[in-house]
Amino acid sequence: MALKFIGQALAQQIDAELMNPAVGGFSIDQLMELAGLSVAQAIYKQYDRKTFPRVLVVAGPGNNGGDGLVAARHLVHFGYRPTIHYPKPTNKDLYKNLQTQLHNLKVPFTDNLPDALAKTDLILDAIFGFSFSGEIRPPFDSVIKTLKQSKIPIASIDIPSGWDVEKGNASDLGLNAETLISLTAPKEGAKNFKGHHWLGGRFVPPETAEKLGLNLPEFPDTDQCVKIA
Ligand SMILES: NC(=O)C1=CN([C@@H]2O[C@H](COP(=O)(O)OP(=O)(O)OC[C@H]3O[C@@H](n4cnc5c(N)ncnc54)[C@H](O)[C@@H]3O)[C@@H](O)[C@H]2O)[C@H](O)CC1
Ligand SMILES: [K+]
Repeated sequence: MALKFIGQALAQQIDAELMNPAVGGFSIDQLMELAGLSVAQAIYKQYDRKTFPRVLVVAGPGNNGGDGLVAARHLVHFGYRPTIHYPKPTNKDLYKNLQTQLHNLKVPFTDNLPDALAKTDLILDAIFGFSFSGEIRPPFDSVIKTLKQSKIPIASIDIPSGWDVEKGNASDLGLNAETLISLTAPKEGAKNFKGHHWLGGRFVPPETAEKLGLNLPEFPDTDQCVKIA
């Protein structure tokens, strides 16, 4: 049975149900930690840390950005040297704590995107996830334009930023990601994604996956991610 590609509303519904105390019982911190860990593992498997030691994590204002901050922390422990570009930091404890954890690991934060790109082997795109909609608003319009002009490989979390979650990159305004790490289940917009495609977010109870007909692949051993294309 083929893996199911899910729409925006279903992605948001699964997320809400997982975090509903009467249903899934997870906290956002738990899910984000597992999501970010799965992203870091997929990066480790796809991009050799000797060839791609310097990872620029570009984080957006929502939970996709939070996944990027968590992934950056794990990447440090896996032997990479991440730098963070976080132009619109979110003023909530969860995000402030994630930043503190990175400061304690001496991970640099930079506002100078062109300068950071000149010293980067890989971009981790954590700008927008499944809640993206409409035209790309500032400051991320120019961030995405700058990233599109660079030749550095891009790995995207959940959906390449700028892609419509359901229609994909028909407008060609989104990032040309080389790798995509979908979380929970791939999104409809990624149906025509041509690069390395991983699935992370190994936290969906089998009963939930079955009820929704997700047809999730088996994750090998203790891996938090699995290559799906
Ligand atoms: N169950 C899971 O799979 C989990 C996934 N996680 C990650 O969470 C994101 C979705 O997070 P959410 O906070 O709902 O939204 P986004 O990060 O996609 O972005 C919201 C953020 O972006 C702004 N925004 C939306 N559209 C635009 C636009 N056109 N221009 C500018 N800004 C825009 C909006 O205002 C918000 O501020 C999912 O993809 C996963 O990566 C969880 O971490 C764990 C559970
Ligand atoms: K993204």
